[in-house]
Amino acid sequence: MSEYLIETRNLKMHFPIRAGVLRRAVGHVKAVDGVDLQVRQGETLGIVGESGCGKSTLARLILRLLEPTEGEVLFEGENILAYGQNQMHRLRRDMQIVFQDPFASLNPRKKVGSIIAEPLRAHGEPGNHRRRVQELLEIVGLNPEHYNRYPHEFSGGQRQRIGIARAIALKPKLIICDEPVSALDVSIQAQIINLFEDLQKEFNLTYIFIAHDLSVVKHISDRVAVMYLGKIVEAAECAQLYGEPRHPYTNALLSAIPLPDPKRERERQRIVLVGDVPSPSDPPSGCTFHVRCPRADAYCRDNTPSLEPQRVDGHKASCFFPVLDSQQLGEGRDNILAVAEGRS
Ligand SMILES: Nc1ncnc2c1ncn2[C@@H]1O[C@H](COP(=O)(O)OP(=O)(O)OP(=O)(O)O)[C@@H](O)[C@H]1O
Repeated sequence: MSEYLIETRNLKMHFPIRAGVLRRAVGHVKAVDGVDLQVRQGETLGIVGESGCGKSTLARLILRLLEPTEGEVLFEGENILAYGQNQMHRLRRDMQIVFQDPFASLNPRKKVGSIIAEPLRAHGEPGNHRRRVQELLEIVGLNPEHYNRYPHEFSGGQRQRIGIARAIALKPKLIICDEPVSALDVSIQAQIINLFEDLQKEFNLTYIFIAHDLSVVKHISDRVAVMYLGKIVEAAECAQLYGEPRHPYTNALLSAIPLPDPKRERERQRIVLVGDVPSPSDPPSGCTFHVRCPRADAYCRDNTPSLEPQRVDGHKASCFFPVLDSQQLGEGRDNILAVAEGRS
């Protein structure tokens, strides 16, 4: 038995870009480009990165809703890419997803009872589905009497609770939460995150929790992986990642989180990354972050520096500095970064 519930090895998804009458592949979008991650049973792994960095593609690969270009996905130690249809169908009970947009992910023409019972029907669950659905409504904090209502009769937060009830209906082992609170008001976000935490304790769930903002995953995650242009650039236990971030991109994402104390917020140094994320169809050489990195130098154009403090032949081989100070920010790079002191 593997110590991990989920593991990916060198996972890649390169979507072909087709052109011309013959629709020949003229290039590839490297949406996921060599991802290795491990998630233990009962753990929450947060995955964070800007829009387009490959988070949803990675989620779909793990659920095998997409066939990867290369690599492996292991569930309880078994490579699920080798599974046939029947094995995959059985495995689907154990792997569920909660989507970002609770407005788009629920069929507006179906009653809530029918939506939540969908997975029970699809997997031929015996017993009284109505009673089970009412129990699920109660578990997620909704009124079981609302079984016959339509999705439009619920608020955004309530609809997300319906999506969660559907996801836990088959008592899965893993739930991938793909930006489940991004579309909700901040006050509602906290309630939904609390619900995820309660359900995890009650049902020993394992989560992969995707967000574009490090503040959202901080409280729910045991570990966090930061993604940039299809790769995981840094992954660490929460305390280490938030207390001692090593990758300059993690530093930049952390500096974007507003501080509750207005005085500290005014005084702190905010790192504003200039420029857009490069196209995943033509990623930069060396470290793919170097064109936006405050610490980049010639070494980074051809190499991906380690996150451990080290030097090779007297040259920089690490982009980790314990403290990001203004002197380092002024060193050896093109004028690609703006440091806005106290500017939000
Ligand atoms: N089916 C597809 N064909 C071609 N390119 C795709 C396909 N799906 C995604 N991509 C591209 O892959 C890259 C990663 O997309 P993905 O949706 O995984 O990113 P994301 O981090 O989840 O972004 P967001 O937060 O906006 O959802 C993007 O450049 C996207 O345009």
